[in-house]
Amino acid sequence: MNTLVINNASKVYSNGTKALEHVSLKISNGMFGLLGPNGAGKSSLMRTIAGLQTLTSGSVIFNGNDISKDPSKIRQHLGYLPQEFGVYPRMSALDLLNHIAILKGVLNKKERQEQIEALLIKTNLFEHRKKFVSNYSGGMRRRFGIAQALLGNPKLIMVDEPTAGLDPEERNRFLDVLSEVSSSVIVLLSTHIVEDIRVLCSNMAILSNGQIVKQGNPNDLINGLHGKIWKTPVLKSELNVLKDKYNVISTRLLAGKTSAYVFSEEQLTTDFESVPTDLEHVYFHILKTSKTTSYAA
Ligand SMILES: Nc1ncnc2c1ncn2[C@@H]1O[C@H](COP(=O)(O)OP(=O)(O)OP(=O)(O)O)[C@@H](O)[C@H]1O
Repeated sequence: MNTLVINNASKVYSNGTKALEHVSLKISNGMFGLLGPNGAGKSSLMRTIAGLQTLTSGSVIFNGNDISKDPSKIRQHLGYLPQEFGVYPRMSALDLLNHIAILKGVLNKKERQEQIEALLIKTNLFEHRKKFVSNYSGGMRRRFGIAQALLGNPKLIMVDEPTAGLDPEERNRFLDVLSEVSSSVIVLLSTHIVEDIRVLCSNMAILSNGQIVKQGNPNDLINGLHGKIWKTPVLKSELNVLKDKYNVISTRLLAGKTSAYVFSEEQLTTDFESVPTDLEHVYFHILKTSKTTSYAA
């Protein structure tokens, strides 16, 4: 069993931005979802775990080694798929994977070829292996990204916003690959797409303004709000009045009509209908509560 322990981690950038504040997490094998809005600090946490930047205070311990002091202790075990690679070289997928595998220390040629072939098949890129990665579509690039992340049999895999911009079929294919590898390693998935966490993760944390505002099993978090989410149709012009009177956590547009979702422990009037809770309700409720708390503080 692998363990990643983040102790009281804080990161302040040189311009004074507090990207992480006293973040503590304990993660073991399986898929762990890190959910939060843009700017919450997800990439900052990922880059720190990958050893690409240091913490201002706190520590990151992987399998007993303090990687905030010695990042080399994580590199050999890490598969990282960042949000954007930047430049995609004019090199075939096969050649590029071969090159990356050598950099990751897979020096035995036969072993390297076997790993690369298995990963090209797993990510459905085998028939495109001789094409330049620079000519791949967005979905193919994401799949190539996961193939390179899995080279060298990492024990910790981190993927940052992996499904952004993918069409539904590509997204499913990508999520399938991730869930398949996650039983024997830690997969840390950072996203602002609630649905990705719901379908994949047995544990999750919500990050907002650099702080962990909730963590737990997604189903437990959903059950915690059971019977407390109410829906009512609303005209856009009436939304502010509704917000003044009720704890509106979100609105959704369906077939051109807006519905407001309200958190209430009490039974509401007949204008409201009790609805089954989903993870998105949990997410919006937590974000709203954490904002209200930090404004009040
Ligand atoms: N190198 C940097 N220097 C200064 N501020 C930074 C730097 N990188 C990130 N930030 C700031 O730190 C905060 C957290 O950013 P981060 O990229 O970690 O968030 P995120 O949750 O990954 O968001 P996104 O989904 O938009 O990437 C933001 O306010 C961001 O502007």
